[in-house]
Amino acid sequence: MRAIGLMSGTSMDGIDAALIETDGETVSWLGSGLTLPYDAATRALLEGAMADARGVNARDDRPGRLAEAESRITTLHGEAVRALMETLRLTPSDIDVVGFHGQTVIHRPDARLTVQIGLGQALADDLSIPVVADFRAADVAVGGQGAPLVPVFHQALVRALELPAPVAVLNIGGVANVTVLEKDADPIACDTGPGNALIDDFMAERTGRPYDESGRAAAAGRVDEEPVKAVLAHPFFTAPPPKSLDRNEFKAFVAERLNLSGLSTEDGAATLTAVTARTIAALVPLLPRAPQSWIVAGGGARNPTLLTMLEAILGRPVRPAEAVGWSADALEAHAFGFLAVRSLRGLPLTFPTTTGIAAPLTGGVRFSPRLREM
Ligand SMILES: Nc1ncnc2c1ncn2[C@@H]1O[C@H](COP(=O)(O)OP(=O)(O)OP(=O)(O)O)[C@@H](O)[C@H]1O
Ligand SMILES: CC(=O)N[C@H]1[C@@H]2OC[C@@H](O2)[C@@H](O)[C@@H]1O[C@H](C)C(=O)O
Repeated sequence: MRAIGLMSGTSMDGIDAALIETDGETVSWLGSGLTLPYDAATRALLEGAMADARGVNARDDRPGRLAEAESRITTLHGEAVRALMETLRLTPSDIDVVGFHGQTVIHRPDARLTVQIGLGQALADDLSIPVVADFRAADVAVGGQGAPLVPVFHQALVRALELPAPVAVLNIGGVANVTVLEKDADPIACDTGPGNALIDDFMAERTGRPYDESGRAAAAGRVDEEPVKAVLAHPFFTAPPPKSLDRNEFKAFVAERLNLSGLSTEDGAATLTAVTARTIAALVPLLPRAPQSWIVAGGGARNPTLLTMLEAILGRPVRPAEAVGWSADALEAHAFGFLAVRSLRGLPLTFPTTTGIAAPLTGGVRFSPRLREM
């Protein structure tokens, strides 16, 4: 099938869209992708919606700015798909399915609650293409973590590579997550801790720019090791996988331990970057075997300071996704195209080793386009 995957991640920087050809088990082609950045007003609306989501108790609640944000991002996802189809000279009849992740506004699997806003039916009608959405709901409903979902996709891609096992695929988005693969065993996976979210929030506050471009501020700063150790003392980092996180889970805890207000912009960026690197590495002792190969994707792959710290702690080279023929920017979008096809075929998306459920489980909700009245 030919699918377009859509991801609007926890960094809230924009929508990634990418084309993929797959049967949901193997990947025959990773096609082009694009990013439709959110403008400042949409970002502000999403930040407001996330704040209002703290009051959500049921999946369908849309208090405050959530309803407006949901409608806005649905329209923008339609624009992203159209832009990608235009670039590739494709029409809706060339696409079998769109995988629509939506925007996570709250993730509390302990309370069996995870909400990705996005109107699947409206997007299917808008594009005249079937849409699969709500990928996390089924897993969380039976007590799973609901995240990460990409491991089964990483597994399909890594099968085609010849790298020393175990192979770890690391995604550094707002939150960081890792998939560890060895032979045909189910992938071991979890969120490891903050990815770029804390660095982004700190940089935005200090400089007005949303991230530490190429890790330059961190490269000029000094890491304060003691408070980093205090952050690592949080029980999340010694809990075995599977485990998942809400974007803002560690914001208050880390701010308290690091006393950021007393640090220069450079030292603060360096220390937060070390928190990301060390919390990723903290997974290794919790695994059956240390990964021999590391592949990194997500926006954090564009931060050389973070990658250098990671290589130093892991003692292994960390390859960017591009080095194995994938795209660091489009990988999650490709994943949701792949997962949409798996969902249509009723194949499992999550496993006991990825989200903690009792048995492999499919997921996603299908929306067929309704015929427009003439
Ligand atoms: N050139 C760069 N230099 C430094 N950091 C960068 C650069 N480009 C992107 N990033 C970081 O990557 C982030 C975006 O990453 P990405 O798009 O993978 O996240 P996401 O998909 O929104 O998050 P998640 O995977 O948690 O859902 C930015 O917010 C920024 O922190
Ligand atoms: C609840 C939620 O949206 N989680 C995201 C987030 O961003 C990264 C990490 O935390 C991961 O667990 C997940 O996204 C990826 C795409 C996943 O589910 O695999």
